[in-house]
Amino acid sequence: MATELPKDEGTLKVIKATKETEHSQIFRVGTRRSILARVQADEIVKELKEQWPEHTFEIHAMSTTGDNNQKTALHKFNEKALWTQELEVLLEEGQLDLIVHCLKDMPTQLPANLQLSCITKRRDPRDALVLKPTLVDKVKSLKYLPEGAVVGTSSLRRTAQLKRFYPQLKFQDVRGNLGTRLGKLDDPNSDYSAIVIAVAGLERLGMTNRINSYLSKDNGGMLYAVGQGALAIETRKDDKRTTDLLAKISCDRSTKQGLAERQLMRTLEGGCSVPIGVETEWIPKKRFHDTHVGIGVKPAEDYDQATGAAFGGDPAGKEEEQDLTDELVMRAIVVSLDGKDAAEIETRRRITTNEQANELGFDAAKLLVEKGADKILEQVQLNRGIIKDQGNA
Ligand SMILES: NCc1[nH]cc(CCC(=O)O)c1CC(=O)O
Repeated sequence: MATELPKDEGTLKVIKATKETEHSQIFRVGTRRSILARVQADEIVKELKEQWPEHTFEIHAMSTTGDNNQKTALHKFNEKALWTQELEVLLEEGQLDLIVHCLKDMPTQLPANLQLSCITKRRDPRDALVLKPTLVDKVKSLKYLPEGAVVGTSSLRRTAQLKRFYPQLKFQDVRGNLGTRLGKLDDPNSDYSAIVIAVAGLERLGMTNRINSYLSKDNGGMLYAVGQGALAIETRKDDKRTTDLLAKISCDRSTKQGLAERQLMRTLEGGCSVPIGVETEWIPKKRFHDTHVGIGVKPAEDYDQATGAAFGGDPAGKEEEQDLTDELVMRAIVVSLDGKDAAEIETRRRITTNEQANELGFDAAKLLVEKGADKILEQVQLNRGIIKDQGNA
């Protein structure tokens, strides 16, 4: 029997076509029920609507196993599928035409008849340090936090990387949606001095004023999660009607970065619950000599990963005119859970096709393994059943 779409009126948002024509079609967009998921779906529908004003896009928001199990440590579910499975069933059945995901939360292996059809222009992929309001005036960044201060994170990746450089800090799980996490931080009675969360989520919810520091390899030694900051759209493989539609909102550069990062993860058989960090960055070759700046030192306003605009003030929206001499740089790290061992690499090359992007990710994984990443990951797998906190992201 076909799964019912949620009937709750509050979850159904219909954006009507401005003018109905005989070519006007309806597309059903699936998303999760969290505020962030809804904002993301709105963002995609807005982009689609700009390109296809004649069509109608209905947003169907539903809760998933992941949303309903905030208390259970996420790494205990072996796959990311807990965020996506229910929606995928509806997509397979044809009750939805597309699902909007955070690329970061999308499994690297998808059901056989579904595909990742589109990655839109990525936002700032970095993690942010957010301090307890009472500490903002006293503490500038992680290194000024006192011995034993508690930092809330929701992922092994974040904890492991931070332990490496800040062994004096304590790390505690902090779960729930962004609002919940911030609430726990702000609670004067909570132990948290700071939390680390994704810049992109804060941006989408209009809360960048809470960011005290942008973390990166050069600031805090923190590489981000595969796919972080990008939205991805999943469709049925055989649904040309929808994939044709999505081609117009896809970002070529973000797609290549996303594919390269996912190939890295897939090759390392990482899944979501292992400490793999990554940074990818387009380096415009011509301007390389005078504008090669680490992304960690760029203020967020100037940051434009997709177009490379951070490197020379290129106006945004020029991604179609990709300079064929541009290189894609990938930095990646695998860290042991205690932060004591790490395998790190950096590799770069000219990329013009998606296949080459995949190859870059694959080769980066091989380089990491040569540096001992496989042994670190093996140890992480062994520890999986023992540790009792932290998973996703
Ligand atoms: N795993 C949770 C999650 N999934 C996506 C985002 C927002 C950032 C993004 O879109 O990549 C977050 C919050 C966080 O990591 O702090």
